[in-house]
Amino acid sequence: MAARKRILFVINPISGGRRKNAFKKQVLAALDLEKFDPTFQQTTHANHARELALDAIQEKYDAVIAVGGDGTINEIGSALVGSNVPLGIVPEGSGNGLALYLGIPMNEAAAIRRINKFETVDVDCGEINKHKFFNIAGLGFDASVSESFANDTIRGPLGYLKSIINVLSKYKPKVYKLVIDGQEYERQAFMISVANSPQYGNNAYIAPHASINDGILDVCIVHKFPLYILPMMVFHLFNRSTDQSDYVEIIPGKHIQIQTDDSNIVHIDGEPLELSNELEITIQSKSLQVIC
Ligand SMILES: Nc1ncnc2c1ncn2[C@@H]1O[C@H](COP(=O)(O)OP(=O)(O)OP(=O)(O)O)[C@@H](O)[C@H]1O
Repeated sequence: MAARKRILFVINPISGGRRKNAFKKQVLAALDLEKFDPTFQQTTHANHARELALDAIQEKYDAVIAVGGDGTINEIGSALVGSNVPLGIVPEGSGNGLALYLGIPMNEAAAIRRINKFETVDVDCGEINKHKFFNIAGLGFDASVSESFANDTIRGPLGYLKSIINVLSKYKPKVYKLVIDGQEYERQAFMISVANSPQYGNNAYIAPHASINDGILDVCIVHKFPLYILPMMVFHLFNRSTDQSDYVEIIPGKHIQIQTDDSNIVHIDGEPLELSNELEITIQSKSLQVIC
């Protein structure tokens, strides 16, 4: 009989605002224990999931499963890129953008059962000033929302809604200079999202035609727009039709430079980070294996 595959479940206890006390029991019921030997670790601090995934590579685990949202996936995926150890996902986040795109079930037991097939897909990895991202990185309005969300105690979709309303009331668009594959642009923008996958999470599609394994990033520039247009913008986001809005410009590229007047709060897969006013963004094609 072949040896069982050793898989590490990394559980983020705060993601999605959901308790995960019964998670281990659920895995023992849904995972094929003849094929897999599960181990469980709970994160105790930000970036802990990355440390655990790096250890798992050394300890020759066969897969590391992110039990959390896009931030947890980012930490684990950043460690696993180029390692041949696949990432699995049990979606337990607030937005779950990557899992929704990959068609991973939102139901916990169904997502665990999906791991039994152990089928993988190779996905691209974006890099912004050397920080890896798998879903979407952005600056402007969405980065300010992620900063507000990270500082709030409410998680889940309601937490995002509260942050959007907070930020919207005081937000001012900025001027950005961009170079996308050698072509220069200057734009006054409400926000700029650099999308590897089409959606932020919660089925809000900023880049409806983005593909996670085409070696290309979609630079979505949302221009300054009058407030009365907001309901239309929201409609486009959830109708997968932002590319049809007069206020959205989507430019594909592989090498992107973005410059602003002052330092930037950016979000990387939904987590805020302060970076310099000069951003350099590249893509490593098909560099992470994801179980889906
Ligand atoms: N024990 C912990 N205490 C506090 N923060 C933690 C802990 N473990 C992980 N984190 C941090 O929690 C943050 C949020 O996690 P994650 O993104 O997975 O959930 P989410 O924000 O609710 O979901 P989504 O990204 O899908 O919207 C991550 O940035 C991670 O670093």
